[in-house]
Amino acid sequence: MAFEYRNGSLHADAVDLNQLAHDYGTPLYVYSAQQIRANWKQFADHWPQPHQLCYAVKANSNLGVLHLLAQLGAGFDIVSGGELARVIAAGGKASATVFSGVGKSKEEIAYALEQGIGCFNVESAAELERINEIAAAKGVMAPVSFRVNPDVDAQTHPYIATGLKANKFGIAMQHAKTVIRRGAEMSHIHVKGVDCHIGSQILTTQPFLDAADRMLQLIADVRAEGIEITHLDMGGGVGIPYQQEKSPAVSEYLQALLAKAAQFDNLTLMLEPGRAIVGNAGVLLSKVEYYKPGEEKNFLLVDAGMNDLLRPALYQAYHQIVAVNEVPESSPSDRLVDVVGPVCETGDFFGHARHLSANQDDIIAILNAGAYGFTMSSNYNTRPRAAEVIVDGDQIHLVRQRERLADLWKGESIMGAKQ
Ligand SMILES: Cc1ncc(COP(=O)(O)O)c(C=O)c1O
Ligand SMILES: N[C@@H](CCCC[NH3+])C(=O)O
Repeated sequence: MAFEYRNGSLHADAVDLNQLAHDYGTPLYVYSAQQIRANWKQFADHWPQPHQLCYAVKANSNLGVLHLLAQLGAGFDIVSGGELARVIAAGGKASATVFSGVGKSKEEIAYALEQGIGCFNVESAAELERINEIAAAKGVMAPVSFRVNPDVDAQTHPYIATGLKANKFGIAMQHAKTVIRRGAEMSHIHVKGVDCHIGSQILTTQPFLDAADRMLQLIADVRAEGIEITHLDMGGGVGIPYQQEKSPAVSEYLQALLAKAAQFDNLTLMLEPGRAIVGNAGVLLSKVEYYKPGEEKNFLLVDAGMNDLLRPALYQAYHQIVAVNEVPESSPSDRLVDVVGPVCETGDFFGHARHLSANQDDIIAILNAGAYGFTMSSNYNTRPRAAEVIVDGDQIHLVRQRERLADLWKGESIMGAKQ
């Protein structure tokens, strides 16, 4: 494991997290390069072509993380023109990138075509028309996959389920063939594949297999009409244990999906994992500002807030929280605290009723914060966003400087002032 206690304090690889917090300040995101490589290997070991594994950039888009994955041969899954620019800036290839998302703008489509995007994951008939028009104006062919909504219950938090009829994502299964046929007859569309993404933090293999069955049936039907579909992209969604839940063994899930796809000739299986690659590879370090006993509850006020890590506030997500100073097993804390931030919202919490041995100025670590942590952070309450560090063995790389206050109002002006 990348995060372990050694000599009385929590370490990331060989680096003492108390020392990191001291040197770089808090709140601080710390990622372990070794853990990211190990997570990637679990997937890549099963894959003939690593670039067909498209890491979901939204999970953690720091250039340092993207560069590490690009070096490992990863492809990328993006959801905006901005994410494509990040991939390119980090040394990734547009040709090994798939572009998902329900609301691609004209500018984003044009930019992706100019960069030579690997594939658009098209989410509606209207988007297909738009891509064809823009590709025609540029005199190029647009590679396209059709994101279909397979109507499968991923049994995850409703905010992160995406594969049900009621969700905005993908083309409804009942319309899929019509839209694919339309794509096949368009002058500037190159039909390549079909894809789906049924949700995130999924803890059993079955919903993926059910979705794969529906997608394979669709491929069989469409191929019978003479439309060549050469890839099936099953999206991301593999969950990780946040609270000692049992998560699917990655190899079991991969082998089951590969076996299904292997029933078809000339069909490449692609995936878009995000959380499973970076989730357990990151922690958020925060300093205790105050201990505040209350009538009903005791509070540990820390210097990170919901603007730094939104998941608990948004999804009531559970993150394990530990003191960086090791607590001897013989003297566990009997102090029960709510761990909360300084933001002016009751929803600004990281954990309720936790046993935590930490006092003023001590450093705590919020675990499993590598995915959808920094990428969902904001400047709410005019709080500069955290710094980010990648640790690799005993090497420390500051991969994002802490924001300065002046960065926060850059580009703003006072009404009437000369521009
Ligand atoms: C289209 C798409 N692909 C991949 C992912 C990555 O999902 P996860 O981080 O659960 O693997 C997401 C996010 O849920 C997504 O929307
Ligand atoms: N942001 C979510 C995952 C959803 C990703 C978007 N498709 C989370 O933190 O769990």
